[in-house]
Amino acid sequence: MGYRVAIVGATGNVGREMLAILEELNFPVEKMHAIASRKSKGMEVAWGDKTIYCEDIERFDFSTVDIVLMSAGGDVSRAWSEKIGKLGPIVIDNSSAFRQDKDVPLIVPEVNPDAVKQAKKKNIIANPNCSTAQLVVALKPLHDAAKIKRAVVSTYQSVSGAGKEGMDELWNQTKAIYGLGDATPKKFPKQIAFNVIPYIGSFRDDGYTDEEAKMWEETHKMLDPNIKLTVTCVRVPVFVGHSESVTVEFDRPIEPDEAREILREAPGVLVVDKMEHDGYITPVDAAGEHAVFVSRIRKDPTVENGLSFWVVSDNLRKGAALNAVQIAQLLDETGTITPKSGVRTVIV
Ligand SMILES: NC(=O)C1=CN([C@@H]2O[C@H](COP(=O)(O)OP(=O)(O)OC[C@H]3O[C@@H](n4cnc5c(N)ncnc54)[C@H](OP(=O)(O)O)[C@@H]3O)[C@@H](O)[C@H]2O)C=CC1
Ligand SMILES: N[C@@H](CC(=O)OP(=O)(O)O)C(=O)O
Repeated sequence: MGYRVAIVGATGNVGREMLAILEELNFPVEKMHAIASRKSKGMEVAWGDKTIYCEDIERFDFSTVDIVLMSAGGDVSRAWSEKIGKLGPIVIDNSSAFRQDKDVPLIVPEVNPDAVKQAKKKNIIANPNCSTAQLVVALKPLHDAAKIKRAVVSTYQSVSGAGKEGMDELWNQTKAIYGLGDATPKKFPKQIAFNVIPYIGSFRDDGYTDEEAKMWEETHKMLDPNIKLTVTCVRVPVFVGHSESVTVEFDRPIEPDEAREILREAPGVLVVDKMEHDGYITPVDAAGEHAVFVSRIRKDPTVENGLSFWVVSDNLRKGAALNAVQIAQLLDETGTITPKSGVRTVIV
């Protein structure tokens, strides 16, 4: 017995990871539907050892499923999520469309699982921005131990955060620059191969980008509105895995060893922190993993009660697909939803 699940955006980077993770985590699925745009109708996608065929979003009857994992961008979500929610299923939305809606909980299960109680208001739960998800998993246990007053964050975001087109652009530009081919930027505003771009999303009037603003707005909604955050988001020529340099000011002294101990006990976190080359994590190490890795924990001597550290995670997993599937598990474990038969499958 299990749930009837539809994945919207099943041909995309995140959608494919969702299919893989539902299988890896043994989520109880009775029937799986892969949904994408009309052009992908009939396209094969892998779900464990099975092949399933994409269905056209316009033709799909969403009232026949229990859970919709939505990962086709903000416009598709704005057009569909509320309509689908009214038909009965719970939508777990990976886009930014509803993250600041007061009737839509924004959830990272390690941080604010109780917010699941709000799920039925619109039958929509928002999944956070990828850089925010890994940040709050690392900040939450520290904030519980010593209140965070202020944090300075710089991100190093991989091209997979910009979808399939982002990955193709890095690959094609890399080949084109030292061989034959067209290296003209299309998806990114400047050359991404052998370069870094301090711009993700779009500019706001205050000089920040909306990607940067998402990081403090979402941290405020999930963790604590009193944490002051300043952020710089940078795109780097890495395929998978977002990295973050984080400096935090606490309201009391906290030694690096105490922070390591706290983080070692924290759900979803793996501390890899030794002064040797196996003692810190890079995005290549984190790709395909579930954890949020924390390395390079050290004192910031320039402020009172300051610590600096390095946070890395697979943006397609904890930043997107894994967190969405963990929300589905939370819905099941809390009895917020039940399969249509009325029999709840408890995950052990
Ligand atoms: N990648 C990341 O790290 C994160 C991404 N997200 C969110 O998830 C979304 C998807 O990301 P990603 O998988 O990387 O993107 P991709 O570009 O790799 O995939 C986009 C998916 O959306 C589908 N799609 C596009 N337009 C429509 C439509 N009109 N109707 C139905 N399906 C449509 C595509 O189907 P088709 O192949 O038929 O066009 C494809 O399956 C992002 O836009 C973002 O909002 C959120 C957090 C992190
Ligand atoms: N914008 C992120 C991906 C993401 O999380 O997007 P959004 O917040 O729109 O879901 C990136 O490019 O790396």
